[in-house]
Amino acid sequence: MSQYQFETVKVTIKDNVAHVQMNRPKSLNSFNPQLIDDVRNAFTALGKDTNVRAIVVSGSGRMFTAGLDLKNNTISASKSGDLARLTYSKRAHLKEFQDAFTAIEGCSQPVIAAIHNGCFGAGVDMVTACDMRYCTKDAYFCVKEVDIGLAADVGSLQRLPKVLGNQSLVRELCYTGRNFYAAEALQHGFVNRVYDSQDELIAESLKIAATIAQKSPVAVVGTKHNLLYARDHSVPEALAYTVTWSSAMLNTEDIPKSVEAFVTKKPANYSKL
Ligand SMILES: CC/C=C\C=C\CC(=O)SCCNC(=O)CCNC(=O)[C@H](O)C(C)(C)COP(=O)(O)OP(=O)(O)OC[C@H]1O[C@@H](n2cnc3c(N)ncnc32)[C@H](O)[C@@H]1OP(=O)(O)O
Repeated sequence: MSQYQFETVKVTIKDNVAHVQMNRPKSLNSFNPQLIDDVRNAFTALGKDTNVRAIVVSGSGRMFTAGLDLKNNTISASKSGDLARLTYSKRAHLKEFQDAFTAIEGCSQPVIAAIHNGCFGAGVDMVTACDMRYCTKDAYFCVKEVDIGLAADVGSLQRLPKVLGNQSLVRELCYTGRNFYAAEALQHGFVNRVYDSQDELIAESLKIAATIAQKSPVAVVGTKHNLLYARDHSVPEALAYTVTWSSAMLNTEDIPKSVEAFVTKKPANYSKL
């Protein structure tokens, strides 16, 4: 039995690649508290699993996700207590939601989002925390929060501008809540590629993950870590950080192994981190 057992998330691992499937198809994988907890716990655990070298996340059923579970909305649910206590408990709840997606961004291995059909609200928060995005031709994205009376607060407003690099487009999407379809997402670099069907999307995403899983884990983990650092720091700061990181990681056996693989024309077999 897999060590990864969750109520609303299915995790399968094959050849060092983990596939995380959100599994609430009847409510279109909308985020209820259980799904939020399961996503956070799954990615926190997978991030520490040195047998896993790349991760694909997808949604089961007919849509990637319909966003926040509007029928089980615990964020605006009233509780008893004074204003400070109410506010404090809301803050803690919201932070747990944020942490679920930050666990994706922060997990050591690259995470690929494989999106089919709708990706609403919290789904955009989720996929902007992933390293790469691929989708089907029927996919569409919607920063829907404006339509339910809130400013997106679990990552889209912070990460979407970094992913798209186009403030004007980001603001249009966030202020209007309009659908952003696959072709436009491809044109603006929000997704890397568009596939005809969900089967093809999953197969190709797993293939990309398998390619990453065959590389040196020291190199891949270091690349993710340093790219993330560079995104949030100046070039001189990030260079200074990388020089320290690499001074340690250059001691890896993976470099001579890679050179040997090149010379002998045989694939390198890297050990786990
Ligand atoms: C608060 C801080 C943290 C995070 C905040 C995040 C904010 C957001 O995520 S905003 C986005 C919220 N989501 C939405 O506004 C989408 C609402 N859903 C729809 O508009 C439509 O359902 C649809 C996604 C466009 C799909 O439409 P359709 O194909 O016609 O299917 P339906 O019959 O409407 O839905 C099937 C089934 O799923 C249930 N469902 C759909 N969306 C949600 C949802 N977000 N939460 C809970 N349940 C949902 C829908 O009620 C149907 O259930 P039945 O039992 O069959 O009626």
